[in-house]
Amino acid sequence: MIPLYHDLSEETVLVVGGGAVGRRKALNFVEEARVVVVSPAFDDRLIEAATGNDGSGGDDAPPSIELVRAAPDAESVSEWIDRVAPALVVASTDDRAVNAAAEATALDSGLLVNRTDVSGGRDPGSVVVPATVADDPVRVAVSTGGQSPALSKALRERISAEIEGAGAMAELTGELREELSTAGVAPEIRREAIRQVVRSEGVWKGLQKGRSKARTEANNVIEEVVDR
Ligand SMILES: C[C@@]1(CC(=O)O)C2=NC(=C\c3[nH]c(c(CCC(=O)O)c3CC(=O)O)Cc3[nH]c(c(CC(=O)O)c3CCC(=O)O)/C=C3\N/C(=C\2)[C@@H](CCC(=O)O)[C@]3(C)CC(=O)O)/[C@H]1CCC(=O)O
Ligand SMILES: NC(=O)c1ccc[n+]([C@@H]2O[C@H](COP(=O)([O-])OP(=O)(O)OC[C@H]3O[C@@H](n4cnc5c(N)ncnc54)[C@H](O)[C@@H]3O)[C@@H](O)[C@H]2O)c1
Repeated sequence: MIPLYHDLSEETVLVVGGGAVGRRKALNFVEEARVVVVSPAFDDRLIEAATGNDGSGGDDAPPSIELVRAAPDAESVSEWIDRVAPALVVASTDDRAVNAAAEATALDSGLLVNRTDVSGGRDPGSVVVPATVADDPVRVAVSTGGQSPALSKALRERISAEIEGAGAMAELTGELREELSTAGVAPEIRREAIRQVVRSEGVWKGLQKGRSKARTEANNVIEEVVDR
């Protein structure tokens, strides 16, 4: 399986099944997308997360979680998919037949689907949700190819410490490459300079002390490469 990153802003995610797993998926996707959860019963923490967030806040409202109390069977789950018009369907009920029907309908309609009750080989469009750790705009995704989700989670926790400060480093070097490009520095020198900056202990340490300290350190690294 090859990881791909998907922009779900402005999109809707339909979660069928509002138990512990449906709650985890809903809270993950609501960071970016509007989420609709269809289920006869809901996990308490999902109800908490959806409260005061009814999705009717107008165009500027942040993404929201909407809970819809219903128990579609394998035949009628397609009606929900048609009605909600999602980009991604999460099949997270404890009823295998309903999950399978949600998957089949989604794939027939050209939508993405995440089956939470199976691992292993999949049809294209049937996606796995990885464990992710973020220091925005940096995001690391971990999958074990479905073999060991618990290991994905444990690795995520380890990587979390490893990428501390990476978001600020991404922003700083994003600016630097723009500046070097505008200043007309030749592409191969520019690339070498940026490669050195992201590997510089001094810049990483500088980022902990603040933006201007990091910039000074980065400028020293860049000067050395440009003057070489
Ligand atoms: C990473 C994470 C993302 C997320 O879900 O958000 C995720 N599972 C997480 C946790 C977790 N899941 C399970 C446990 C209990 C321990 C264990 O059984 O290992 C724990 C750990 C815990 O809860 O502590 C049980 C489990 N999971 C799946 C099945 C079905 C099966 O294997 O057939 C069963 C057995 C159910 C049963 O037996 O009843 C299936 C999938 N779970 C996946 C992702 C996909 C593969 C990812 C990969 O390739 O590694 C895949 C294939 C589909 C999918 O859901 O996309 C999230 C970490 C969140 C975090 O980062 O904190
Ligand atoms: N992917 C993962 O990480 C992971 C982890 C644990 C379990 N699982 C699997 O995911 C599934 C869900 O696990 P869970 O712990 O959330 O179970 P759960 O029993 O807590 O939740 C299942 C939810 O589905 C709802 N539901 C039942 N029938 C429905 C229907 N016809 N339509 C809509 N909703 C319906 C229930 O009301 C309940 O809210 C199980 O099949 C389990 O094997 C996956």
